Amino acid sequence: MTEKVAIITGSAGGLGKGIAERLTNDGFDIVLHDINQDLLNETEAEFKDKGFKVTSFVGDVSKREDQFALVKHAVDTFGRLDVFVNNAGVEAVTPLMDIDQKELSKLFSINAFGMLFGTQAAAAQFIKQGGGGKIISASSIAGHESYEMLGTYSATKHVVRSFTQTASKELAKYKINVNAYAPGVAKTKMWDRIDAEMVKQDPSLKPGDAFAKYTAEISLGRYEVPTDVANLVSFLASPDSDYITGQTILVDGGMVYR
Ligand SMILES: NC(=O)c1ccc[n+]([C@@H]2O[C@H](COP(=O)([O-])OP(=O)(O)OC[C@H]3O[C@@H](n4cnc5c(N)ncnc54)[C@H](O)[C@@H]3O)[C@@H](O)[C@H]2O)c1
Repeated sequence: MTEKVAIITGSAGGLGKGIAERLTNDGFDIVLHDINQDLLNETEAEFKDKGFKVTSFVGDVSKREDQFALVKHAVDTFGRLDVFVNNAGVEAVTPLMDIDQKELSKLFSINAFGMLFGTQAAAAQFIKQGGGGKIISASSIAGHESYEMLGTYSATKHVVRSFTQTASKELAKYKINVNAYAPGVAKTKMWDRIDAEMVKQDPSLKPGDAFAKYTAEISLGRYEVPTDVANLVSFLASPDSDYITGQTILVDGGMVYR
């Protein structure tokens, strides 16, 4: 059987690293990718020590040419592409009245335009190969429901859900499945930063309080870990999800009900 190949953007750390680790265990050859070269090198070395078949590529998802170069690197290295995970994303914590052009440009460029460019680059390769493929993107609970202080972030994660629907409809004829995962509150560097910013904005909060407030609402009684997200992405990357497309699936321990 031909080995399958997966790209995960923003996989030097956080949820992306957890997804990459799971997909290697599922038998994929992996392309790690990040804008943070040092962390990417560390993660690649760690994966190689574990015997994983892995390569890495430094790029910025907000640059369309970088996304196409990333896919080219995967094909040059492993000969094909089967799964593209649009995982990279950034946050901002700002009261609505203070949101400015700079924040909007940054978050939309990375979270929304980046997801679209990744989808285009992956789909172009899948169409060329002719055998279909899977595109899986990071939305969020904030892609289903918008939160205070997270206005720009929430808007970009709604865009991910929107492009997922459009792409699934346009690309279905090529047997390309397009879905998204919508995590809740996972303890990664992203939430460390969100908590620190929320504390800065509200003097009644101490470090850890914002994270505690959000996680207290989770029905299953604990915060999310990368494996929780990776389990869903593994399913969406597998033939078991062949009849699912255009969906943004919540994986949040019970926070947002749709
Ligand atoms: N942590 C959560 O609770 C949570 C919840 C819902 C959704 N998400 C989404 O899941 C994804 C991963 O989140 P995380 O918590 O692991 O974040 P993280 O900040 O811990 O990791 C994100 C990674 O993406 C990389 N990155 C940032 N900008 C990039 C760019 N322009 N190009 C390439 N790489 C870039 C970073 O260097 C980092 O390694 C994001 O899209 C995020 O919005 C996270």
